[in-house]
Amino acid sequence: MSDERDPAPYDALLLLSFGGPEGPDDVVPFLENVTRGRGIPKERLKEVGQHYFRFGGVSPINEQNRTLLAALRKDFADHGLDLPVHWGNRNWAPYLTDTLRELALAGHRRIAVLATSAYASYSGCRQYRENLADALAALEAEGIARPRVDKLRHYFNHPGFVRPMVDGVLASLAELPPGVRDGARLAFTTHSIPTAAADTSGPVEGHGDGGAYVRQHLDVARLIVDAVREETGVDHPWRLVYQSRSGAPHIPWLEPDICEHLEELHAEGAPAAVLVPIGFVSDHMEVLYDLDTEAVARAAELGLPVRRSATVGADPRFAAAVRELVLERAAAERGEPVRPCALGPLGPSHDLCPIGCCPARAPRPAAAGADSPYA
Ligand SMILES: CC1=C(CCC(=O)O)c2cc3nc(cc4[nH]c(cc5[nH]c(cc1n2)c(C)c5CCC(=O)O)c(CCC(=O)O)c4C)C(CCC(=O)O)=C3C
Ligand SMILES: [Fe+2]
Repeated sequence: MSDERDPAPYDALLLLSFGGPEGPDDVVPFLENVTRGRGIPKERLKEVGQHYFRFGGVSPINEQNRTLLAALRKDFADHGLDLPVHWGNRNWAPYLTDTLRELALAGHRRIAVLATSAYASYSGCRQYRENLADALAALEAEGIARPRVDKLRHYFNHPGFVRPMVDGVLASLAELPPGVRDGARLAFTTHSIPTAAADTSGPVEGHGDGGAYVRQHLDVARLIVDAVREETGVDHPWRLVYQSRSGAPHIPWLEPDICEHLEELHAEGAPAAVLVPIGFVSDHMEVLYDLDTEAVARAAELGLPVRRSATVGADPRFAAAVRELVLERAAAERGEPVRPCALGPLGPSHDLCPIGCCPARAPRPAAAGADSPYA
């Protein structure tokens, strides 16, 4: 049996996230970083800028990552896991390249990476791998020895990700008036992406028909519905729906949108609904604006009682899951047998994205996968 606290070969964990603005002056440069080369209409950008300005130009995502960082450090310390945890973002300070440079200059050679995205897709997986490749290339250009980076597997079906969301749904149901509680529909929501990106998400053999992205979300929704039924004895009708669509209108994206779905629920005479943002790790701007502001206002117009259930955030069970993911991958890299933990029929996701996994529209170097130019 391997040492339960041995992080070797890893000498650091990097928390890799999206980043968000922290004041009004940050909003436009942040949006420029996000959308560089991505062909998002100007109108959409103006609109999204307004979402941030409504909240004083501050996205909650950075503060949530600071809280998660603290929870990870505490969990590791409490469990005798001696592994420093650092944080870098794709789109805002602290930037990934800066964090990776600091780690490399401090002598770190092999770094495990946890992305704050639980599912397969270009935006949620390969784009982070491209960001890692860009950062490694930047270090190389500066003459700094490159560390090796390994991205930890997708954790959508890890109990440390699913269980806190089950508790969130139970809490939201309990907040609904007793008369409508048992009839409440569960609307699982995630970020819409172009159907072409969904169809090619995950390994090549699973491409088509929404790909790994849709299948993984459906698995999580079913796991939550089953756990809620076990707890309450009530079988809540449910559906996977989408939010935060951007891009040009003529390009098909995953549907229906949460607001359309609320209209359908109202038309069907549903008594209430719980919005369950399974696609998001924390309550960032998509949750605060697209759900808590826009969807909740739509539901109020319809007279449909709704609650929005909690995201995982810095739940101690999630922090413990991250520790398990690091130790599991460390043991696997040492060539020891591992029993990866996962709920549901899809089982544990791959450690290394295979060639053709979540392809980009225009191929670019991506680290930490079978097609990585970096060992
Ligand atoms: C799958 C997915 C996740 C979940 C996985 C993950 O977490 O990575 C996610 C997360 C996030 N998306 C975020 C913000 C934005 N996403 C945008 C645009 C886009 N997202 C896309 C997909 C996803 N996005 C896509 C296909 C686009 C179109 C352009 C493109 O193909 O790249 C835009 C541009 C404006 C707009 O069009 O909305 C913004 C501002 C924030 C930060 C929120 C905050 O500040 O609190 C977070 C966590
Ligand atoms: Fe992938």
